[in-house]
Amino acid sequence: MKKGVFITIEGPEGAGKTTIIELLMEKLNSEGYPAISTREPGGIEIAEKIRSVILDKENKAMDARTEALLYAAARRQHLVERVLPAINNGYIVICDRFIDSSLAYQGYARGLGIDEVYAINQFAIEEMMPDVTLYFDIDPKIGLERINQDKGREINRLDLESFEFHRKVREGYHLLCKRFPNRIIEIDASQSIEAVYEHVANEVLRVI
Ligand SMILES: Nc1ncnc2c1ncn2[C@@H]1O[C@H](COP(=O)(O)OP(=O)(O)OP(=O)(O)O)[C@@H](O)[C@H]1O
Ligand SMILES: Cc1cn([C@H]2C[C@H](O)[C@@H](COP(=O)(O)O)O2)c(=O)[nH]c1=O
Repeated sequence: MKKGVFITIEGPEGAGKTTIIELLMEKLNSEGYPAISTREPGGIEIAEKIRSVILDKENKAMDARTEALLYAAARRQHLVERVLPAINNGYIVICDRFIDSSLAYQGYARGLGIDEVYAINQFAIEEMMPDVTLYFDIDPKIGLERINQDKGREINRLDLESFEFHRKVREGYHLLCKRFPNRIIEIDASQSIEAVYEHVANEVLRVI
């Protein structure tokens, strides 16, 4: 039986997810909440290996369905190895990306179909959907500019997709917000770090 809380953070490139998760973890830890943060694809050894295959700039020939299946495989392993044990021990789990990334990127932007990608992910996650998802909304022009200016960040295969692809990712997320209004909360990620953090912290404190 589920005891903890599963919160996912979603959004396009450069929306500020990593920055805000770090601030949020400082707050949760300092206030004594049992909480961990993790990311997808990755978070554990096997999934990090899958991540490096998916995001390798040299893998230009990767087929869209192969990509979707690799994300789902990394998700499954990360869920059983990292997320579920923490949730079952009463932890708050903050996860940078989850199923909605696959729905927006592979389902909508790649054109595989949101329902089709949902179906393969259902096999991977069974019934384990997030309790709440915070979607960081940002114009891809601003998001891509931010990551290009971030000299510490390595540019990966997905970052190099066309501007049209990144525009469709955002459109895909907007469709998901309409489809799952009870689960997904939209955050205006174009605001200052302080303003985004305040909105996010309020929503998280409300849920936990
Ligand atoms: N609200 C903000 N205003 C201006 N710059 C920001 C804001 N939030 C984050 N940044 C900066 O934008 C860059 C990308 O931020 P961050 O890595 O947190 O985004 P991300 O959503 O995790 O990106 P990705 O998913 O592409 O890895 C960093 O240089 C960060 O300092
Ligand atoms: C989980 C997931 C991720 N993606 C994409 C989104 C990003 O372009 C990269 C991950 O890089 P980040 O710096 O960690 O954000 O992968 C995807 O297309 N589908 C997914 O399911």
